Amino acid sequence: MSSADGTYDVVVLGAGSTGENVADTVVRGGLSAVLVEEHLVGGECSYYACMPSKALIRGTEALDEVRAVSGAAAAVTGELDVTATLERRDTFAHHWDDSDQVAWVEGAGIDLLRGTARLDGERSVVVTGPDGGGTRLTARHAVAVCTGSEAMVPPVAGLADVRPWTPREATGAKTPPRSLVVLGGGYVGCELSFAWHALGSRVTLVQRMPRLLPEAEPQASDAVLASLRDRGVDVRLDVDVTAARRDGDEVVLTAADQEVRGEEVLLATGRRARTTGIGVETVGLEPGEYLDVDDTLQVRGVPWLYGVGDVNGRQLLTHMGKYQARQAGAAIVARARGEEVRAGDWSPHTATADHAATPSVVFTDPQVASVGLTSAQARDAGLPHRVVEYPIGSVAGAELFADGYEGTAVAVVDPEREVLLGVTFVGPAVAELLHAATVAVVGEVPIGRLWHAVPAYPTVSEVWLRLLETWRG
Ligand SMILES: Cc1cc2nc3c(=O)[nH]c(=O)nc-3n(C[C@H](O)[C@H](O)[C@H](O)COP(=O)(O)OP(=O)(O)OC[C@H]3O[C@@H](n4cnc5c(N)ncnc54)[C@H](O)[C@@H]3O)c2cc1C
Ligand SMILES: NC(=O)c1ccc[n+]([C@@H]2O[C@H](COP(=O)([O-])OP(=O)(O)OC[C@H]3O[C@@H](n4cnc5c(N)ncnc54)[C@H](O)[C@@H]3O)[C@@H](O)[C@H]2O)c1
Repeated sequence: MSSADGTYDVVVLGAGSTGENVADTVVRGGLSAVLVEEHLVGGECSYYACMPSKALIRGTEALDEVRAVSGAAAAVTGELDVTATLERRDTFAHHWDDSDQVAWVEGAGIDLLRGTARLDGERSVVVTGPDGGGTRLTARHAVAVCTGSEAMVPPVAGLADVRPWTPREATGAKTPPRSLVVLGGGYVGCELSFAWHALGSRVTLVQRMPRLLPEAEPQASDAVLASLRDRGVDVRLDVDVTAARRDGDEVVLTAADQEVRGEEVLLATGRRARTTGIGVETVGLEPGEYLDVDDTLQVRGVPWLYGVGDVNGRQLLTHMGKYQARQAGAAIVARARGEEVRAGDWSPHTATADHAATPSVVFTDPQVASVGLTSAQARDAGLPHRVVEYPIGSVAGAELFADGYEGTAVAVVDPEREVLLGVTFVGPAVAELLHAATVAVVGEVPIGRLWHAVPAYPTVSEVWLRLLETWRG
């Protein structure tokens, strides 16, 4: 559905997983759309984040699973093949070639324009192409900004000058560094410390907070800390790095009472919105800030503008960006047709799950799989809640899965409404337990009805029954 004069129903800035899904949803709704991309179609997740990082981790996970089953463990007679693991990672990153994604975009009836886009006043976008030429695009109905986020460089003296790795370099490295200092103990810090340690690097993880994964249930932080330390990662908590410098072929980080050295240093200290240089000031917004949006992902005060995915800072996760894209796309189509947009919770046009039902998995071993509110979040929100905990390793399915299985399930229950506010599973391979919890939280399934959701024997899911029994007392 090409446009000779650059006018489309919807103009989408950024062809990451979010932008692709906004464009796809509006085209399915009968509108025309153009995607503008300055780098690789598919965005961060495909080439520099989710897929390559999980490919780095998966081999270690698979070996750990076999080594934990007496009898099968005897078949593991070698070590992880680092070269083959890195080659497998390369295939998951499509060798940083986006031709498959481009073919998908074309097949979906979406126009693609290569270049750097910036807003230029109301419903207007200027694109500077690879040859330096400019194209003006005009949107009849909506402009969706889906430009994502980038690694934040913390304000540590000298850090920007030591050529630190961002997650891009850390997921794409061609060989393991001899030693790696990981700054930050959140999702990226924990996963990539786990990955590169297993691939042969000496890893030091420096976390400013007193615990890893500070937003998670404490049981998760404790289990991931214990596992990383048992494996040989040097984890340092509560350390405030004040300066960085290069010393020969090493980077040196300095804190009040210690020094940490490594061949490379990885910044895993969070993200910032990619809203600088994209012309947001031409429509009255502040560059560098996350876009402030309502639940239909419409930018507050600018009704034709949408901010979807990482760029709004609501939930920096691929699946949540794609969910927001579907909801925003539906809202754009409805508004274009003059139909009513329902702004209430759980409507076809709102991203309600962002607030209290977001699922996520930290892919370390143990994995941390959680959805909804943690006990601390329920407390801070002033919600009535009771915490129910059960050791997953006591369930027959878990005993069969791995000898000496260690794990914990934590459920946060609203005792007045008798529904789940949140659930966290910590343990090997718990990621696949998560979706049942997501359905229970989103559906606000009453505890009384959950007793009828009978887990098959002997599966790890029997932990659900044990949680209900513990709740009943
Ligand atoms: C190491 C790492 C691992 C992760 N692992 C997971 C995981 O396992 N699961 C998960 O759910 N999430 C994971 N995430 C988060 C996930 O990568 C992001 O939430 C997701 O990529 C956001 O998608 P997006 O489309 O909003 O932004 P992006 O993927 O960043 O896409 C934005 C696109 O916009 C383009 N762009 C930017 N500015 C312009 C411009 N001016 N003009 C034209 N194009 C522009 C960019 O080139 C890019 O292609 C991980 C993140 C990191 C850093
Ligand atoms: N498996 C997944 O789904 C996955 C994996 C990776 C990233 N992500 C997404 O990407 C986002 C960004 O990940 P992230 O790990 O960069 O951010 P994060 O917010 O998860 O963690 C950053 C950590 O860095 C620490 N920190 C901040 N400044 C520091 C400093 N100066 N020195 C030492 N520590 C410091 C913080 O205490 C925090 O724990 C995540 O919030 C998540 O949404 C998801």
